[in-house]
Amino acid sequence: MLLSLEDLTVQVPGTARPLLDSVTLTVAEGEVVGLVGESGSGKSTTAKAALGLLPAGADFAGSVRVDGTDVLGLRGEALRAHRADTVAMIHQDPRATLNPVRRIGDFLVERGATKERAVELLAAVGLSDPEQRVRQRPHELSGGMLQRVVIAGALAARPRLLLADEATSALDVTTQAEILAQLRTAREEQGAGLLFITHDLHLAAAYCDRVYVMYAGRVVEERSARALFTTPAHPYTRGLLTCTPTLGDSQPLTPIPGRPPSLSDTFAGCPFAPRCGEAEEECDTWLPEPVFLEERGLLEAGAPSEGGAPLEEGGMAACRRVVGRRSAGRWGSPRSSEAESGGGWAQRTTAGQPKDKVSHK
Ligand SMILES: Nc1ncnc2c1ncn2[C@@H]1O[C@H](COP(=O)(O)OP(=O)(O)OP(=O)(O)O)[C@@H](O)[C@H]1O
Repeated sequence: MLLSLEDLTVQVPGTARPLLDSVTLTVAEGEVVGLVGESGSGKSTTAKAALGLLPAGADFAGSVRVDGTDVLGLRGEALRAHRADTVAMIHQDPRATLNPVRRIGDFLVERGATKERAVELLAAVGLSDPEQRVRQRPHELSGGMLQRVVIAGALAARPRLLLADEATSALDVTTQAEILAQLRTAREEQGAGLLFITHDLHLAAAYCDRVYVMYAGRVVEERSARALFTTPAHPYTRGLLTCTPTLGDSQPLTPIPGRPPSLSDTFAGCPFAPRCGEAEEECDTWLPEPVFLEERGLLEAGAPSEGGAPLEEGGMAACRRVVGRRSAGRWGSPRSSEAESGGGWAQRTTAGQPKDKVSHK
């Protein structure tokens, strides 16, 4: 597996709950994986972990592996090489990546391209007059052109893993479509994996192979993109779909009530329960496991089939089916120790096992 986060929990001092809580996520070679959720759900923190980058002073438990290497254990030259050669991150604002006084060509050469390849890369990401562009400085190019330059820079070292953090969110739809197509081409030509972070669930469903939905630092659902769109299982996923506009859809938008929790909020049960129209009494005290429908065999156990009837028609969200199974001890975990102790992370356990906490300096 190219990228593998296993049960990653990250907490910084002074917050009541972790930034990331038991996040498990994978990206295979050549795969485009979406990561969606509202602001503050932990998407960027998840992506930065793949760079071996956690907030200063953070404690963490779990692991992050890229191509089998434990990246949170890397230091010094090995960490620098990992960030330069193996993984590349593309941010929303290209001006934050580009040095305003350096020429575009220098930016690409610094990232490992020869002068000839710098020109080729700019042509490959759809920039006209690439021979002239390499001599220009960032203020001479538009935002869309600069984002193409940043993508060319990300591809310069032929990274195995691309992390795109809202990389197209600030662009007009035409430029967005072209850049997405170029990222896909890069993935195909270089066999790279792509973690694609976006607020836009419709975009993720259209563009990605697989999608993870995050809420309050946790993964709540992971599905193939098609299944997520046709049979969204978690009430939060369905809420995201009904509050995002789509072209040609005249359905009224229904916002999810309330706001996402802050890091000072703690929960005795499901973090989404206060905003969930389907919450039951036990949701206040039980934390559902993420909905991994395909992997966990719930389809065989009676959930709607891929491409089948939407779950609303089935009358029950998958997390509630899971609720029904908890009594058999197979799903979910009681949060009593955390609730009673006021949410202290140190007391948290996963499947009854104490977490090994490591400080990241
Ligand atoms: N270094 C840090 N110290 C303290 N809190 C942090 C730090 N970095 C991130 N956070 C907090 O962690 C939470 C998750 O942040 P993150 O940036 O990962 O969310 P996100 O889903 O990417 O949000 P957005 O879509 O707005 O970028 C937020 O509440 C954020 O304020």
